[in-house]
Amino acid sequence: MAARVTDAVKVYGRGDTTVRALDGVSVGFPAGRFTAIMGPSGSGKSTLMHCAAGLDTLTSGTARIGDTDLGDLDDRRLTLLRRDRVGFVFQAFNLVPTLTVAENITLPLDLAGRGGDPEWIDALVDVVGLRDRLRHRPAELSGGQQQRVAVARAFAGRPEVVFADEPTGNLDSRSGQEVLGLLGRAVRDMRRTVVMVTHDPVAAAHADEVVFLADGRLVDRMASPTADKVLDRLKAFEVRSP
Ligand SMILES: Nc1ncnc2c1ncn2[C@@H]1O[C@H](COP(=O)(O)OP(=O)(O)OP(=O)(O)O)[C@@H](O)[C@H]1O
Repeated sequence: MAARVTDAVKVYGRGDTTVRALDGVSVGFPAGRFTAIMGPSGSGKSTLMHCAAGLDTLTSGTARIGDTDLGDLDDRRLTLLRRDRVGFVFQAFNLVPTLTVAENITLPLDLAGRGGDPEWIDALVDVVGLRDRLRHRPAELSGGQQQRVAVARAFAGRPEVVFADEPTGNLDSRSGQEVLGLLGRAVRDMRRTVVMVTHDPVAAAHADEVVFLADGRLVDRMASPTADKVLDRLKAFEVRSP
């Protein structure tokens, strides 16, 4: 497993205002696979991703990246783990406006003082189709192009797993499809691992497997998803919830 959580519980707040965002979730994200996390609003998707990725800590239970138990790490080691072993793509592209596309892609490696593998980065630039944009600044690119830069940046250091939180949330459907296609190709052609939170059944259909959350619990998994099958599964939640 590239990442996994076991008996994960996350409670926010205290006293009368506590929210049990994760209520005993155990799930693994296999290496070399594209997994989507779905579920109704407030079901705990982002919380699960953040805790699995070391962006937030569990109240109880364990979160692992590879064999490393994140609960054993102090803040400094957790920061290093996020920098060196994990990649992120967010809904807001989070590019540095003053840097060029090329500089944005290698930024995590530069911050880590690692040169990275020039051949790998070169191949990535072609995969994301930004060869003729490398000297441009983010403001000179479309939203879809900016997210493709963010995807290249996430994979630049060959992390063990890339976590994507609603990566197509700010994109029109064509740009969104392009970004999803890239994530899928990174997994299938470049043997990467992706875990993606999404609301969108069409986006989830790009994954190898979908895991469904409801009320902070894992309630179902679906291999070889299609948009229709995912939509039907989500409708079943709506019928049951009050
Ligand atoms: N920092 C926080 N403080 C208090 N409650 C929080 C916090 N973050 C999330 N929650 C609560 O935890 C629950 C799960 O939130 P989470 O964002 O993980 O759900 P989600 O499935 O990603 O939702 P959405 O699809 O709407 O983004 C929600 O009830 C939310 O209000």
